[in-house]
Amino acid sequence: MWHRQVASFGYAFRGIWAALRSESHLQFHAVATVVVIGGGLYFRLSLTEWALVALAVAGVWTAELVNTAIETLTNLVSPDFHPLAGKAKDVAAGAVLLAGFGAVAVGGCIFGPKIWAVWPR
Ligand SMILES: Nc1ncnc2c1ncn2[C@@H]1O[C@H](COP(=O)(O)OP(=O)(O)OP(=O)(O)O)[C@@H](O)[C@H]1O
Repeated sequence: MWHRQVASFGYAFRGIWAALRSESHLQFHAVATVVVIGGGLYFRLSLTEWALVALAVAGVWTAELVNTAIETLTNLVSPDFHPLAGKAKDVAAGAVLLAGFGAVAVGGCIFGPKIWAVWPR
């Protein structure tokens, strides 16, 4: 029982690692995540602000991983051009875009005023 649970975690981390190695978008998100965490520590975010930032970051990573899974599966099932394959990829990319907009909104609301306050004028 526990052995299977641990193995499932292993598969999940292997999937994240495989996507991270092949997808430049995810590598960008990894760098952005480090920058956001650094900014959060610098500006001493409150617990609620950390919670919102964590949700936004997790949302983008989740959307990007699902997008990668759908792209991979689509390439396997439909390597040739097919309108449905294109639709599947476009919809998955739309999910990433929406998650990105949400993250930018959260980041702007939380970090915007803090950066503005220390901006040299
Ligand atoms: N097999 C296909 N059939 C029809 N349209 C496709 C097909 N493959 C890709 N497309 C179209 O080309 C677009 C880009 O596809 P691609 O696989 O290059 O994704 P991508 O978003 O550029 O992925 P990444 O940059 O992460 O590799 C898709 O969103 C879709 O509109």
